[in-house]
Amino acid sequence: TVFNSKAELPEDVGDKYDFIVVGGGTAGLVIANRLTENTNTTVLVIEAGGSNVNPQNLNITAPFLTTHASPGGPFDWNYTTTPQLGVSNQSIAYPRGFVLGGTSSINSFAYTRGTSEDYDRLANVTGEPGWSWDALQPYIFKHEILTPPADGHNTTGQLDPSVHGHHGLLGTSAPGFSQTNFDFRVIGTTQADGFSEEFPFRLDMNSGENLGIGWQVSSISNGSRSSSATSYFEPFMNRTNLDVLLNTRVIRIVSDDTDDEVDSGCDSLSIHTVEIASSADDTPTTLTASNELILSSGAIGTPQILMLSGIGDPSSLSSPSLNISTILANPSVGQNLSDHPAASQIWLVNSTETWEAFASTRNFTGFDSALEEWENERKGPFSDALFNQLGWLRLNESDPDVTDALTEFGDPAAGPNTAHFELLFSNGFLGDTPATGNYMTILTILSTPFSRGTVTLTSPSAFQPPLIDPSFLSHPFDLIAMRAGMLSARRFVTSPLWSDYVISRTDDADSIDDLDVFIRNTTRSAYHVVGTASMSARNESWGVVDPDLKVKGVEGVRVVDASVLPFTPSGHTEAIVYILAEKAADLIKEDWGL
Ligand SMILES: Cc1cc2nc3c(=O)[nH]c(=O)nc-3n(C[C@H](O)[C@H](O)[C@H](O)COP(=O)(O)OP(=O)(O)OC[C@H]3O[C@@H](n4cnc5c(N)ncnc54)[C@H](O)[C@@H]3O)c2cc1C
Repeated sequence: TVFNSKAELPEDVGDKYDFIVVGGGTAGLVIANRLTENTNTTVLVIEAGGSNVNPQNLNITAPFLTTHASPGGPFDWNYTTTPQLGVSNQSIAYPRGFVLGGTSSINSFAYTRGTSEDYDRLANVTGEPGWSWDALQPYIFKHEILTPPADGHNTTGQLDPSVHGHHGLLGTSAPGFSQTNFDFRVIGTTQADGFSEEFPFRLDMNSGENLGIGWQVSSISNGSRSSSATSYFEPFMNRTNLDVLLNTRVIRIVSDDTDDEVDSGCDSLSIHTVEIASSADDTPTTLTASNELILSSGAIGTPQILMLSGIGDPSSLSSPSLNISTILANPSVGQNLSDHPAASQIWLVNSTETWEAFASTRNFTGFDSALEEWENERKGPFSDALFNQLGWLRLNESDPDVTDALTEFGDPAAGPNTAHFELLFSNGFLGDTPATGNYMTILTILSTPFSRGTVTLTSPSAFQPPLIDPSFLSHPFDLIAMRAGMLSARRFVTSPLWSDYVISRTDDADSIDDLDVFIRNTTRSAYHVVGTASMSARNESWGVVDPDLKVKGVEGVRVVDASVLPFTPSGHTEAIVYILAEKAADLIKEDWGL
């Protein structure tokens, strides 16, 4: 049953469920699905946002329109960061999905798993071999179902079907709308003399190795968004043991022992109850799970709930503005935030076959006919994501700045075959379309930042946003690496394939100094925040959850979402979250004999 508000909950529901999942997002719906495969297990998912199926949903369903869905709007939590010193003191939009499916309902579809080294590092850091690439293979295959692209073309040479899942739930596909004038130039550059060494072709970046440039696989099937809501929930929503409560916020989790004193490191704290409310003025209601609470509220929501509940750094929780009693001291909660900084370079091009042909602000006929084609057949430009190709590259050690930085700070990549940065190739102006001109964008994303930030509270109310400080470009390595990535994008465009295509770069950041200023002025988030409830080894003093994802020092609560990843992967984060959640579901089932 889907309850649209707290008022719709039956009266006897207070302790009816075996498991309560806090957050019906990417990970939360995977957990809810897998646990309710056992018909004797009852699960309630509590989601702060509303349904993903509603009259406004075009922007979250038609892939091309995803940039209309966020930042801002009804499906976004509408967070902004604190002023970022490293980014010319700007506050940056920090979208998170506020809707069933969570951020998988508003994201940009890039399906990239990161490298085997990313997972092996997680296994090493946590001391749990179960998190290694090899050990996770069953979950890597279990969640995905590779589907034909929207235009049905033959994808031979664009991906390796043997590294993809074919029997899972999350539909993925190769690009479904060919960008005739653009695609061959990107791929051609990877084969061009003098370019193929620096920019090699990669047949499939989901094989555990990602270095090189190749075709994107997207979380799109049948020309539409595949989210955790469309794939893990909608087809299963009639299960009688699965309930979802929408438009309701978990405001804190509450100890089973109401007399719990300020914690002194005791490990007997037991929590099975959530307090929920539909608005700041609403009188909270409590619900209790007989088995476990699973926090899947994302890398911002999860540390916020833990801190609101008194699990965090006692000195900040007890500050006069918060006055929250600590029930478990853990200064790691909300720390170690890691995210990918991203900056675009845009070129004016000699073509009319760019996205500008379908921009709603520019060309009504183009927009309307593309929309009609998508609505009638789920085909055409609107069936596709923003990028057809992307690439993963190591920093070039012939650049003395890079060598010096690597020597001074060490290599932040998970291993020698893991990319430091990513290039995404886009057949149009990424951002607000200018009134005239045709464009292409290359987005540089730093996959291996050293900078670390925080999520902290400003208020004891769950209805006030937390303070989000990703500390972008605060570490000197990150600027040097971003600069190298931007210069790499410029070199890519010097291949002969672009000579009759590219007219000019739209910025005038020609010198290195000007480029650094440009980076600081234009860097934004790639929206891949992780780390704020990091997983660590059992005996480790830092970290929030153990390798079974149980909150350290608490009985009854696990965290299953992007917040547990101590490092950003050299990949976008949705695939790793699906993999993590599939594995977590098995850990939970095993513990409860399900
Ligand atoms: C605009 C954008 C584009 C992106 N593009 C890509 C991409 O192309 N490829 C990719 O791999 N990744 C992308 N990402 C990142 C990726 O989608 C996320 O890392 C991933 O979906 C996070 O999953 P999660 O389960 O940790 O959190 P979420 O999916 O965010 O789930 C958290 C859920 O908890 C709910 N919640 C939070 N607090 C509460 C509360 N107090 N009570 C009840 N419910 C609560 C939220 O509403 C949400 O539904 C993008 C992100 C954004 C924002």
